[in-house]
Amino acid sequence: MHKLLIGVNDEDVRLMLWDTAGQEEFDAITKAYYRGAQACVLVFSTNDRDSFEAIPSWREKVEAEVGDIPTVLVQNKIDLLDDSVIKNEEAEGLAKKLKLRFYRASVKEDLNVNEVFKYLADKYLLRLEQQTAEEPELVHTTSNKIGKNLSSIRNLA
Ligand SMILES: Nc1nc2c(ncn2[C@@H]2O[C@H](COP(=O)(O)OP(=O)(O)OP(=O)(O)O)[C@@H](O)[C@H]2O)c(=O)[nH]1
Repeated sequence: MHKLLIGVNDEDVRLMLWDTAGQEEFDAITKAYYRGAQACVLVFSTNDRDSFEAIPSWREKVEAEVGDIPTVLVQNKIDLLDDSVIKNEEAEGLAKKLKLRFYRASVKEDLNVNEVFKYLADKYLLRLEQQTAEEPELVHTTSNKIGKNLSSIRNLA
């Protein structure tokens, strides 16, 4: 588990990140990891066709387990564009089909990584504000203590 602190407007948001194994054979184990997640990063690699093909099924699995949480699609290893096995239109098409914001990133070159988490934290806080506006009786419950902690972003790659 990794921790990350980012600023959204004038709030500090603490993120806890779980990186799950992508392999289907670990399904039962990874499910336990993303249970309770409040946001999700679906990652595929520029040079790995299988990781791209697996995205829709991951999306379904996460949705079945935790519902509709803030989610993004990320194409990682964009520094390896010369070895790309995924056309730009395909990646953009998938994002459109799944109705997800799409980022191209390189963890190696620290490209767009912060942007991904900032977007998710932003979206999470916005939803939280909407929820508390709609259900003000929840404001003082314990569930809101976690409000400023985006505690379960899990990275599925
Ligand atoms: N070139 C390049 N390599 C990367 C990038 N991000 C991660 N890697 C490399 O990819 C390998 C796997 O990285 P991990 O962090 O283990 O990611 P993972 O999700 O477990 O990925 P896989 O094991 O490949 O499914 C490592 O050798 C990383 O150094 C990137 O943006 N560009």
